[in-house]
Amino acid sequence: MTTEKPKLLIIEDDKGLQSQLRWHFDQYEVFVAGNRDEAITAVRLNEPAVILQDLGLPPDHEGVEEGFHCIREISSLHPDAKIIVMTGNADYENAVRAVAMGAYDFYQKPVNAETLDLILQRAFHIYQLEERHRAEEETRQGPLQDVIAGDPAMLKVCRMIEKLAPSNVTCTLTGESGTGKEVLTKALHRLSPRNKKRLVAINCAAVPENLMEAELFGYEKGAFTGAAKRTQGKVEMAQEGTLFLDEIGDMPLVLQAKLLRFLQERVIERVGGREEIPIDVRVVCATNKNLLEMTKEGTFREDLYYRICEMEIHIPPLRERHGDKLLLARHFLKMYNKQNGSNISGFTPEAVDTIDSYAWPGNIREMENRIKRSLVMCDDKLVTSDDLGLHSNESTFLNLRQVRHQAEKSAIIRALGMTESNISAASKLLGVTRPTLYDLMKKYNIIVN
Ligand SMILES: Nc1ncnc2c1ncn2[C@@H]1O[C@H](COP(=O)(O)OP(=O)(O)OP(=O)(O)O)[C@@H](O)[C@H]1O
Repeated sequence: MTTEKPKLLIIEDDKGLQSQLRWHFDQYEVFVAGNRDEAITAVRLNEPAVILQDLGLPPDHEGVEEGFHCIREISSLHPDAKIIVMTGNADYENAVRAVAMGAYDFYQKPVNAETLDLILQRAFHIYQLEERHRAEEETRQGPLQDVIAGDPAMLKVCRMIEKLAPSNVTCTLTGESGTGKEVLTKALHRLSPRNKKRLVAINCAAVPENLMEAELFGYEKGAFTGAAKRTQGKVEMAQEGTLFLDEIGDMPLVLQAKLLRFLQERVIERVGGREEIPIDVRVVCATNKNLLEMTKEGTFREDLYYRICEMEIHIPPLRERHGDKLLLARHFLKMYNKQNGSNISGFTPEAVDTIDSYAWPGNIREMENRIKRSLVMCDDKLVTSDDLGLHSNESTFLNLRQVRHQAEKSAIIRALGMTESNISAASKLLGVTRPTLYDLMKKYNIIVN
């Protein structure tokens, strides 16, 4: 096993000091540069964790400008590196300037080996901690990388998806149109052991009722006029993978019975066929309808409801995801900048206000479309409300009672999100009693699992 030594770059033009330092720091893999150009090349090639840099670099031995220039370049090239600046004895002012510019620490000459050792050890330690944190962040985001979320309630949804992924539990994602049900289903499939097989989706609202059975279960040759050859249905195509039944609330009642049979017995029969085909799929459903209401109205089978909602995950609408609006806006801005080759740097303060207060009835789909369009409309470096097709007055609430209700409801949802729906903890956070919180939850129709 090889143990790599941590990398240290020394930027120092004094040859004597160079070799002294190189010799002293033999526990590190040391690179040496005598000027800015050599330093930049060494940073590019070796990505050192820690850099020990003299501020007086040639050709400006006596000054500090070349040294500052070097710090700026390294900071943008390798922002994670810890730069320790070496300055002259009484040059406290420039040392502080260097730190303000992005250096991690400073050290005043003449060199005292013990002190310098300690400063370097600490810098390497911090670098390693940060590196570990970055690696953890990357793996934590892993397959949920396409799902942008910062809001506590949404983070909870993401954690649930991660927990459910390895199991075979049938899940139903509920939420308004455009909240990300499909995106989360894809993440669930990607995280599951079935990810080598297909995720097959069927939109139950888009298939005409008379074709639904054939679409789901397939058909044999000659089963009906036009059935020229045996054809697999979506269920069979998803064999060993995941079957995504989108808009399940729109499934006709007759088909609901057939779907229930399949979910209970895990076999299908193609239309016009007699053979029972065993099926192994994980089923995920999505709907923007209230299925429980529908069972009461008799438009959705109660037995099917309980079968598909072994786990129900509610995706909150964008207007309730505090903090996510700007996070998503910036994400789409970056994404479409890249796609269009444009370089719009952000939003005007007034556009930020509008994004934050607008109710986003079309949720994330609407946000994506508006940002995409704004990049085409934008004449400047910053996107305005006009570019987004929104006017500030559209987004402001008009009466005080409404503002108060909205704020109160948001605070409660936020507190519940932050406390994982623990009523005692949430009421403490909000500074109200438990019964008051229950009353408010009832008033605003906030339900927790
Ligand atoms: N958390 C998210 N991060 C990034 N993009 C998202 C997120 N949620 C949704 N989107 C994007 O928003 C759009 C709508 O998402 P999606 O189709 O998953 O919504 P939906 O709830 O399934 O909508 P519908 O009910 O209308 O089918 C997609 O383009 C998707 O990529």
